[in-house]
Amino acid sequence: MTSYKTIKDVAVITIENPPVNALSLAVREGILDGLSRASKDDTVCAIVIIGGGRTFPAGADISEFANGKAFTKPLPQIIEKIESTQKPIVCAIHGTAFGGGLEVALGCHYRIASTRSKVGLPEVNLGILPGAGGTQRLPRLIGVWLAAEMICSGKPIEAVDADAKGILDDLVEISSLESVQTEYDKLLDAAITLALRVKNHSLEGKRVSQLKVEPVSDFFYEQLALQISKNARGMNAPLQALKAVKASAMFPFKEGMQREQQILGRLFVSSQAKALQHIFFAERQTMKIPGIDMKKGVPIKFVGVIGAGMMGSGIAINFIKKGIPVVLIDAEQEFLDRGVKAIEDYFKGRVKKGKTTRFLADRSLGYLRPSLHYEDLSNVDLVIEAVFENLDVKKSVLKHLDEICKPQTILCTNTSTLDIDQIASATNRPDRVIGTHFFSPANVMRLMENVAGSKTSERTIASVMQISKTISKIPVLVGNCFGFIGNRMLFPYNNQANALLQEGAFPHDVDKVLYDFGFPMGLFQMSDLAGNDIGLHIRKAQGIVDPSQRDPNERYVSTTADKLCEMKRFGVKSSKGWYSYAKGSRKGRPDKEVMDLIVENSKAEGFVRRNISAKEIEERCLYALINEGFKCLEEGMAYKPGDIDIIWIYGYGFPPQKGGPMHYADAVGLKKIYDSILQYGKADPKTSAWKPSKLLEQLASSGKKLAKYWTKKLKAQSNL
Ligand SMILES: CC(C)(COP(=O)(O)OP(=O)(O)OC[C@H]1O[C@@H](n2cnc3c(N)ncnc32)[C@H](O)[C@@H]1OP(=O)(O)O)[C@@H](O)C(=O)NCCC(=O)NCCSC(=O)/C=C/CCCCCCCCCCCCC(=O)O
Repeated sequence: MTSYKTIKDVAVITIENPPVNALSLAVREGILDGLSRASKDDTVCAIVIIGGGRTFPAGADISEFANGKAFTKPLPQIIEKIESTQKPIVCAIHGTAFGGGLEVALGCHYRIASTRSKVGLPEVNLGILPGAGGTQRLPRLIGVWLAAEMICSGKPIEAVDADAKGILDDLVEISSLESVQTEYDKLLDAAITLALRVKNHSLEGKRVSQLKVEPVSDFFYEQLALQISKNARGMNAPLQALKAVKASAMFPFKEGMQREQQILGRLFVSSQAKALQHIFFAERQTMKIPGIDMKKGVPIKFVGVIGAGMMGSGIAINFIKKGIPVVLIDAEQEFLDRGVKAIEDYFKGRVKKGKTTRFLADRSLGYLRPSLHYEDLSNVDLVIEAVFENLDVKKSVLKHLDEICKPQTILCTNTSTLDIDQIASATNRPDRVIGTHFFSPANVMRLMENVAGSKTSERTIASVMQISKTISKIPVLVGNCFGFIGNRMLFPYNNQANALLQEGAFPHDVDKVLYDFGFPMGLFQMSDLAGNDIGLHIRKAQGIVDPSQRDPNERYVSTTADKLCEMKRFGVKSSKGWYSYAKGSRKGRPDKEVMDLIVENSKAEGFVRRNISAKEIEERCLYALINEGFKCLEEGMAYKPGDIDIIWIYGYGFPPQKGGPMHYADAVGLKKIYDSILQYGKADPKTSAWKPSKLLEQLASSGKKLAKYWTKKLKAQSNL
């Protein structure tokens, strides 16, 4: 896990634990071993610590947090050992020196970095803090102000910025065109040169733990705490990290370290840390699907997008930003021009905000080719239609594409609910048809539900999953069912929210509970933002708006929602919906007209309104959602519980510190959820959302946890 060599009397300890050189126990042991050899060898005058391959360590090994290995030869001790070594130690950074990686660097006496590298302390995103001395050393090196900002936000910074802040001693200029090997060679060379230059220098002032911290006023901590409470609402770790940083300014290093370790210990076992670490791995597991070999994907070098509306232009941006040429098609010149302008405006905005340069923006725009002619798609590798959400329209577009595109072209349909098999049936290549459900705005939202039809081939799936990654999305493969996973689960969740209105709640009651749970906004606010006509359109397609077409055995909860649309209360875009809005504002106020309508409808539908507790609102919305998630798993529509969690966190704002609906279900207890579902179902037998999932029933009765059960099941499958 580490290697040791000497170059010009400098010992070089190279950390070799691909892919990210995480500081596992074996690595920690390797570093100790290297230090000991170098200290004992009289010919060695200085030491360099460097990461092999593409990076300096990207942190502690997160998998060791759950299995307890992190506590053997713990990282804080290793760093103490590094810092107290009598020979100068130069740390050479390339790639991403994150978390424990940066903490190791702070323990070294000198730090140099490639200009391409990044450094950061992202631990708060995992529900913990930089607990290997990061909260005590960084303020000593760059001051409380800058350190607190970095530690509490968890955001990485570029090496150039780190140098300006005083984290680094020197930069090694590496251009974007140079290979990782050249970067490594140049960096090592520079590190050895520096080590030889300082070999006889005193280490006085070079041990960061011995530096003094300039205290800052309480006002600073108060302001930062306020900012954190707003930006990271509901998250414990950032505020706790701030406490640890404050300790650095109040106590000598040793005592500060004790405070840091105490806080770390509490965070380590917290439910938030477990949830956030679950998400870290779940996000990376979405590409691992039993039976799909991702290597079978074909490269996608040329893309077509049909429809220059908001969705189509957003989709096109993702590709041109990555240098993948796009032919953007629309039937009308006016719509095409509007789409192109939206794309240009997007890049202009980025330049203005300093997020990109004019040169790079122009380069991206150079990859866009607007066209009115489908024939221009004859040579694309993949085409995504983003036309009106209507089965017949989408089928006719795919039929046309099938005739024009080369036989290998993958045809993607961007639908949020429609049946992929039916759309694919319009073509002669159903194996090359797949759903790509982008979330709006498509250039911002990272989630993508990729929907496999019954005939979609492994190669098509692998190609689309790969290209989704290339355009920086988080792709989740899902099965072909109404609403796929995200929207399918949204229906029972939304159904309960509306049912609660019938029984006695108002939109702001439901929204407050969901906001307090941790969602960025409640369901009614979300509906107003998206447009209430979308829901109506879906209900119409389901044939349930007309009372004569409804199933008499299923409770209908959307009378008020339907009437709002009749009243042209479409939401924010019409300045009124479930709430009313001041012109140009997204902040809704409860509206008497809507509240009267809700009361009137309750009466007309035979409900005697009652006070409904926050607990009931929360349970009914969330348990209905969770129950549907279990049904998605038992039907094979979702491949892993973690996939559902990722969809709900990235697509619908489920609070990450609760780990997603399926992780949350395990945390609450499946038996409790199952029993509540039975109870709510008894009181409301006409709501199919309360029919418990078989899988949930099975796990609740056997006392098992979903996560463990599923991991075992996948393991058994892969051993078959
Ligand atoms: C940006 C990345 C680094 C790379 O991104 P990318 O190229 O896209 O690659 P990924 O797909 O993300 O990752 C590739 C694979 O690597 C796995 N991975 C990544 N990072 C880690 C990691 N840190 N640990 C384990 N595994 C990791 C990932 O899962 C992928 O695996 P696979 O291919 O899917 O199988 C990006 O990866 C990234 O951002 N990584 C995470 C960065 C991060 O969050 N770092 C911080 C980690 S936490 C940390 O460092 C904490 C340090 C302080 C705590 C110290 C603990 C001490 C405990 C004991 C204290 C006891 C005291 C006792 C007192 C006394 O005695 O003294």
